[in-house]
Amino acid sequence: MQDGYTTPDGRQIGPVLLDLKNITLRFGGVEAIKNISFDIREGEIRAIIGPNGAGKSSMLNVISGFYVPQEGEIWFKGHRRGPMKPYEVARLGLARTFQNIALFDGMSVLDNIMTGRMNMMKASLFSQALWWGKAEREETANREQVEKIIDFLEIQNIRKTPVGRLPYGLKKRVELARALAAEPRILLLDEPMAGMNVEEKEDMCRFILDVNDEFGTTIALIEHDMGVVMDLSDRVVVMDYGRKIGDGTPDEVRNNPEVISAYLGVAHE
Ligand SMILES: Nc1ncnc2c1ncn2[C@@H]1O[C@H](COP(=O)(O)OP(=O)(O)OP(=O)(O)O)[C@@H](O)[C@H]1O
Repeated sequence: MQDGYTTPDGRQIGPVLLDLKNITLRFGGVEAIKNISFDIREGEIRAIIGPNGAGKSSMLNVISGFYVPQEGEIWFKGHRRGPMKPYEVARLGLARTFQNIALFDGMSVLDNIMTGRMNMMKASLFSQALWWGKAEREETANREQVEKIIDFLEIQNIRKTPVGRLPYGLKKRVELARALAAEPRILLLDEPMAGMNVEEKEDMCRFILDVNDEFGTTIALIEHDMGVVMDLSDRVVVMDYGRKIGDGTPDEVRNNPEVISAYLGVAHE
């Protein structure tokens, strides 16, 4: 396990990429996360589950650097991570999607996806303004990467459509495309299937697996649909009232008595 492991379907999981140690996060008197530790390995699909208010979104926000915990340490690739500015988050290779879609409705699919590459642009504003060579080369590389993602997620036919006109499932796919445009090492998905019908969920599942397989992207996701979680994930963290009550493979978690009584048994049997 030290350097990785092989999944039942034969994928090779690598060493620890992100290590969360004894994380505690408070909002005033509310302890949203209580002394939780777990890790995410290179190439893994890692789920965080639990009842409403368990602290899952708070945990995703800690991972993404949006919240800084009062206690605990976060290690990324063996280096301790301090508080980060948004551009540092992107440079570190973290990108996310949101529970409520956060796209620009009036802009086309293509332009929305391009916004995902903004933090990747290195040419200074001055050279961009004058359209010197570096900025031009960057723009071409950005377009190429975005076109690759559009092909990959099978959204060529809607590339010019304003996002506001798309059905829900496709909006979610565009949000995924925008996150991928940043070429993340870790992709954070906050309830990627919420509000989807069965067919849309199947499509999203397939794309998540393909992203992991094709780009080697490590994925951490929050999801309420247990079928999806158990099908997709390599390992699952279970939270309840800010505590970690389970951590393991889908089978281990499914058979954990504390998890059954706090979550699975009540809400999902
Ligand atoms: N910004 C905030 N300010 C104050 N309290 C917060 C804040 N964000 C979360 N909380 C509290 O922290 C606890 C955990 O909330 P969180 O949203 O992380 O849970 P969750 O598991 O993601 O829930 P859900 O499944 O409903 O999205 C809750 O008691 C919530 O009220």
